[in-house]
Formats: sequence, structure tokens, C-alpha cells
Amino acid sequence: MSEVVVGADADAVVAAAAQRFREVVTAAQSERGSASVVLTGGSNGIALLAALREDSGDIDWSHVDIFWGDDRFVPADDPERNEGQAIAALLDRVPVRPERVFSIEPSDGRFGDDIEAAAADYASRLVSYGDGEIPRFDLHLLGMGGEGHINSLFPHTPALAEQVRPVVAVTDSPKPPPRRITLTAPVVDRARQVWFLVAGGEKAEAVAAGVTGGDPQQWPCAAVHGTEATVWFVDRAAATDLP
Ligand SMILES: O=C(O)[C@H](O)[C@@H](O)[C@H](O)[C@H](O)COP(=O)(O)O
Repeated sequence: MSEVVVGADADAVVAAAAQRFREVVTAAQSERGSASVVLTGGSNGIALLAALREDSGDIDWSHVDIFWGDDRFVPADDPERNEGQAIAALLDRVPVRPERVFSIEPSDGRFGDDIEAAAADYASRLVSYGDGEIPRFDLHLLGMGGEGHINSLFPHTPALAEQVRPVVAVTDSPKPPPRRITLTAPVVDRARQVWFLVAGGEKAEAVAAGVTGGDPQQWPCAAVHGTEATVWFVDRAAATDLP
């Protein structure tokens, strides 16, 4: 069962998510010694990181393992990189440990322009981190497009339908840039908590489909749930089609 948290506007959505983020991460650290968090791009995902930079509460950033749900396969210094945006918004301001930051290789990284090798590398680092299994992340953050896409999983695409591989390369994304590397739906689905950060009336139909269980191949957001909690942080405009 999904929980829906409605805020007046995008700022309220981000503030509510930041408050809950501080609680969930510190609780995971108390219970298990560290917390694993999958970051997302998009305006709300990056605004959340900026809010955490202002107020981290009791989070011990040296015991947070950081992943990305997807990234654009472009050079490291391209402003389109989710990683670069996250570094600027938060990661270079808090004491995360470099060995705990699991970034997706850029197109000028260790594998050069070989996107399949870069995707395989991310998959193998995930599985090593999970001691041979796909990890169960404490928290997977997600933005969402108006057609319901999450990570780089777009409606009616092979990447969205993938049920075996944890990571796939996308070379023809309908939203530019075309080349991306993404976690697949079964990986998101293993996270303890899955959160959607959504603002804007153009996303209302997708929010309703996600919350009420639409066709997951048409609405990628409906394909994933947390094993402990699925939370939709939405503004009033994005909530208008909810029952
Ligand atoms: O990979 C991408 O092209 C974007 O990162 C995208 O997935 C984004 O997260 C959503 O479209 C939500 O974006 P907003 O939060 O800006 O609405």
C-alpha cells in the first residue's frame, strides 16, 4: 500500500522528503551501522540534496553508501550528469567517504565510450557490495516524468521489461541524452523504501496510475514498490487525479 504525502508546492515536497530522509537514514544507521541510499536526478531529487546540505540532522555521512538509479552516459564534466549535480548540491559539502560512493562510469571514464562495459561494471560493483546478491537498499529515491518514467526506464521499452539483469545500458532514450545506464525495476523493487518526488500538474495522470496500480509497462512508476514502504511526495497539482 502506498503512502501519499501532499505538499502545497515543490518546496514543500522537498522539505517533507528531507525531514523523512533524515529520520530514515539515522534509523538505518542505528539499526545496521550504515545506510544505503540510491540518488536520483531531476529538479526535485537535486533540490532534496541541497536541502540536506543545509540541514543533515544527525546523519553520519561517513556511514552512508551512495548509489545512483541512473546516469547519463556523457563525459564526467557534462552538466547533464546526475553525479556531477549531486556532487555540487551535496556530496562535496559533507564527509562522505569516496570508497562508499558508487558512481556510474561516464563516457570518458575507465571504459571509455563502451557503454556495455560501463553498465557491466556497475552491475558487478553492486553485486560485490551485496555479497554476491543484488543489494537491498535502505532507500531508493525516484523522480518521475509525465509519462511515468523512473530512472531511465521508459514506457514500453526493453529496459523497463528487463527482469534478470540489475543494470542495463539504454542507447535510444526517448528523453535526451539518448545514452544512459540504469538500474532495472527488480532492483528498485528490492529496496526497503521507495520514494517518488513529484511536482506539477502535468504529472497528475502518472501519479494516479502509480498510486492505484496502473499497467507497469505503460506506467513505469507502477512497476516498483518498497518492501517496507512506498511513499509518494507530491505537490497539490500532481495530486489532482488521485481518488
Ligand atoms: O534522467 C532524466 O532525464 C531525468 O533525471 C528524469 O528522470 C527526471 O528525474 C524526471 O523526469 C523528473 O524530473 P523533475 O524532478 O525535474 O520533474
